[in-house]
Amino acid sequence: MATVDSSPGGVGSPGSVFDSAAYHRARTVVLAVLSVAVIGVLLAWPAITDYYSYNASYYNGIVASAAISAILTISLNLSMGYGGMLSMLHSGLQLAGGYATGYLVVKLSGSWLLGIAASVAVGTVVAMLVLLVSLRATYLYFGMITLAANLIVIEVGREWESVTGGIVGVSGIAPKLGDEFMSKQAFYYVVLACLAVAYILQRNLVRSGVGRASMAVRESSDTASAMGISPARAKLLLFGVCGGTAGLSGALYALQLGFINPDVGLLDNGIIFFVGLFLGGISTLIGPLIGVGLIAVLVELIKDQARYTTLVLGVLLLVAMMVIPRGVVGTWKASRMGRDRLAEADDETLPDEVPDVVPEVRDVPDGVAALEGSGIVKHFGGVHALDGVDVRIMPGTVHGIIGPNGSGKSTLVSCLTRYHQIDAGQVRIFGEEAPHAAHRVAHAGVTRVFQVPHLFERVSVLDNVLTGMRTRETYSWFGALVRSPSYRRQDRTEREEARELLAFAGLASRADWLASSLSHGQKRLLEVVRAVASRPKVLILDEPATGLTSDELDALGRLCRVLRERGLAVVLIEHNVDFVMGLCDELTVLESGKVIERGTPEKVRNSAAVLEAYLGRPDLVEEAS
Ligand SMILES: Nc1ncnc2c1ncn2[C@@H]1O[C@H](COP(=O)(O)OP(=O)(O)OP(=O)(O)O)[C@@H](O)[C@H]1O
Repeated sequence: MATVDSSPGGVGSPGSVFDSAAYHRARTVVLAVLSVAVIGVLLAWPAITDYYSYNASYYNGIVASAAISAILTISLNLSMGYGGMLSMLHSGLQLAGGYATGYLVVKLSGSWLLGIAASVAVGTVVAMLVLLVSLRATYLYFGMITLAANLIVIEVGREWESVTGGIVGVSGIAPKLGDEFMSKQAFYYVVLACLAVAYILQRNLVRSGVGRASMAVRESSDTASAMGISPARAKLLLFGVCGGTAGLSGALYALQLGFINPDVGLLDNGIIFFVGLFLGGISTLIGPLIGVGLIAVLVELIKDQARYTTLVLGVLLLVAMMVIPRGVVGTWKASRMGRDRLAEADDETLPDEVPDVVPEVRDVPDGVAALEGSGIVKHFGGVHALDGVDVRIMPGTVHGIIGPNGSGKSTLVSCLTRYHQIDAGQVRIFGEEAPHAAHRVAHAGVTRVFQVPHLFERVSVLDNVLTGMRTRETYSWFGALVRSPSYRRQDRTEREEARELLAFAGLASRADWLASSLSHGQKRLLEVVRAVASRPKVLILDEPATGLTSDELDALGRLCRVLRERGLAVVLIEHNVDFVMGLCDELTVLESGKVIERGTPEKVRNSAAVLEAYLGRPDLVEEAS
C-alpha cells in the first residue's frame, strides 16, 4: 500500500489540535437550535406583536417586506453568486412580476394565486429572453445588457397603459380568500411560505447537478464543456429560475402594497438587494436572508432619521466590503474551513483495490481507433500550428504526444476535442465523425484535462468530482428542484462513488475542503479524478505531471495504468520524458505542426528525427539516446 501526503503544500500533518468530531457535532447542534428558534419566532411573530404592541400589523408588515426582499435577493444570489452573471435586471423582473399579478387580479378579476403563477411565468420568460440575446456576453457586457433590459421593462411599463396603467400604475391589487379580503396576518404567512419555497428551491438547485453545472460554467466555460455541460443551456436554465423567483417577489410586493408602478423597477430601488447580498454573503445559501434581515433591523432602528437611510446603507456596504468582503456567512464559512483543515490534514493510504467506479470500456469494435484525427490543419493567422497531422489512438492504450515547446501538441488536442474549429481534416470517435461542439464531444466519451489547472476553485473537492458526473445524470432539472426519489437515489450513489474515487487518488480526507485550498499536485490529481468521474472512453491529459511530487506522480501513473487496464484510451501530453516513456504504449512526436515520428517508446527513443528535433533540449537528447 502506498501513502500520499495529502496535506496542503505537501507539508506533514500538524495533527489534531482539537476534537474535530466533537466540534462538528457541537456546530451542527448550535445551528439546528438557532434555525428552530428563528423559524419559531417567525411563525409566532403575529402572535408576539399582537401581544406586545398596539401596532401589530406594522411589525408584521416589516417582516413580510423583508421576506419579499429576501426572495428577490435569493434570485440575485442565484444569478450573480452561483451563476456568475451580473444582473442589473432584478428590479425590472420584480416590476414585470408585479404587473402580471396586478393585471390578473385587478383587470381580469383573477385569483391572487393565479396572479402569482403568472408573475413567475412572466419573470421566467423575460429573463430567458434577455439571456438568449446575451449568450456570448462576458460578465460586464452581460451586466450592461441586463441594465438596458431593465430600462426597457420600465419604459414598457410607462407606455403600455392598457396593461400597466402607465405612470400611475395599477392599484387595488388585494388578495382575497373567497369573497373576503385576506387579512394582513394571513398574507404574512403566505409570504413566509413563499420565502420557504424560494429558499428550498435555491438549496435544492445549488446542491444538485443542475446547480453544479451552472457553477462550473461560472468558473470556466471551457472546463464545463469538457465535462459535457452546455454553457448556454446551463445559463438559460439558471437565469430562467432567477427570473421566476424575481417574478414571485414582484407578485408578493404588489399584493402587499396593493399597487405597482414603474418606480418599482428603478435601479435605485434595486441597490438595496445588492447591499443585502454582499452583506450576508454572496454564493452562500443563507447569506441573502441574513443580509436582508440585518438591513431590515437597521432601517427600523434609524426610522426616525429616515433621510439618512441611503447614506447609512452605503457606509455599511463599504465597511462590510473592507472588513468582511465575503459577507457575514462567507466569512464564517471560511473560518470553518480553516478549522477543518487543521483537524484533518493526515497522510492517506492508497487502497490496493481498484474501485468499481473506475469505468470499464466494453464492446469496442476491433481495430477501430477510439479517437482519430486525419489530415488536421490549423492556422492562427500566419502561424501554421498544425499542418496535416494524422493521429490514431487505440482503446486500452496510453498514447503519448510529445514534441518541443510550440510544436502544436495542445492545439492538436483542442482540435480533436472541438475547442478549435479545424481548417481541414477529420476527427472521428470510434469511427463516427466527432460532433462539432466541445460539450457534445464529452458526451461522446472524450474528455480532457487542461494544461493550466482549471479546477472549480470555489466549490468543494467533492463537488468538483460530482460535477464531472454531470453527463451521467438522468434526472430532470425539475426533479432536482423538488428532490424527486429518482434524484435522491442518483445523488446518493454519486456521492458514494465520488468519495471512492477520491480515496483511490489519496484525496478522501480533503473531500469537503474548498478546491482552492489544495496543493498544486493535489489539484492536478483532482482534475484527473474529476475527468475520470465522467466515465470517459478517451481521457486526454495535457501536461498533468507538471509540479507533481514523486508520490503524486506515482499516484497519477497508477491511475493511468488502471484506466488502460479498464479499456480506456489515455492520451498523455508531457514534457517529463521518463514518465512518458515508462507509461506509454505508443507515441506521436510533433515538430512545427507536423508528425515527425510515431510508434513504440523504443522506436521513438532511437529515431534520428526525434533526436534532431530535441536538439537544444540536451536533457531530453540524453534521455532519448
Ligand atoms: N490561440 C492561438 N492564437 C495564436 N497562435 C496560437 C494559439 N494557440 C497556439 N498558437 C500557436 O500555435 C503554435 C503551437 O502551439 P501549442 O500551444 O499547440 O504548442 P505546444 O506544443 O502545446 O507547446 P507547449 O509544449 O509549450 O505547451 C505555437 O506557435 C503557438 O504560438
